Amino acid sequence: MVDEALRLKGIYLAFDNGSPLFEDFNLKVLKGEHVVINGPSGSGKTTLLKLCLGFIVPDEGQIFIDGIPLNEKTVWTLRLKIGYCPQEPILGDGTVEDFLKRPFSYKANKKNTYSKEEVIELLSLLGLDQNVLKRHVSALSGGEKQRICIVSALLLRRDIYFFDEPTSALDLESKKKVLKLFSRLSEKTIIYVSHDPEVLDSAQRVISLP
Ligand SMILES: Nc1ncnc2c1ncn2[C@@H]1O[C@H](COP(=O)(O)OP(=O)(O)OP(=O)(O)O)[C@@H](O)[C@H]1O
Repeated sequence: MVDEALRLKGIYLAFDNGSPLFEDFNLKVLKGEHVVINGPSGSGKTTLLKLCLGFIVPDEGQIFIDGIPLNEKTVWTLRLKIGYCPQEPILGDGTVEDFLKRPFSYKANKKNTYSKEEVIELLSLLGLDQNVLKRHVSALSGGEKQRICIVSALLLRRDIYFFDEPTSALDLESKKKVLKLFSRLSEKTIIYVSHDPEVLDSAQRVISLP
């Protein structure tokens, strides 16, 4: 069994308009590790997550998820191991419950079952009342959207989670709730971007991009 959830090996990436963002970049994350990616604005934190998701292909180097090389043949299967919340989640149309149920209608998720009890428990752990389920997604605040996106990702029971600034729109109390929930997910590998000193303080490991 591979104990590595993620490995980036000799990554080189330069966008057309600039100097290389990554040059011989290497990273290994073990299964069950919770890692925070930190670094100045423009240092490539979001790009790093997008590389790991296969949204951006490096110019050189290889990425392994669960020991399997990420490439055009494996990307769809590997994405089923991954949950992702972007910095500003787009929740589509309809109510929050429509949004949370939607992935369960996809063939790729046919092994998963929507559980309202689990939804209510997760909402409560993140400080959201279950009445939020009836609200239209367009009426949610940025911080509510972030937490709903986290609930949606966790419902799909993936092995590896990438969260891009999951607490950036949250007040202190909600932020603490998110961090407490992450700390309970000790079997999951969690990689998240944050600038927040409090998040960095509570991190198991911080990767700082220059
Ligand atoms: N698709 C792209 N094409 C060209 N340049 C890009 C692309 N995506 C990102 N960049 C550039 O790469 C650099 C890193 O962007 P990225 O969003 O990864 O930074 P970041 O560290 O997440 O920043 P922030 O903290 O401000 O969110 C930036 O200069 C950005 O303009």
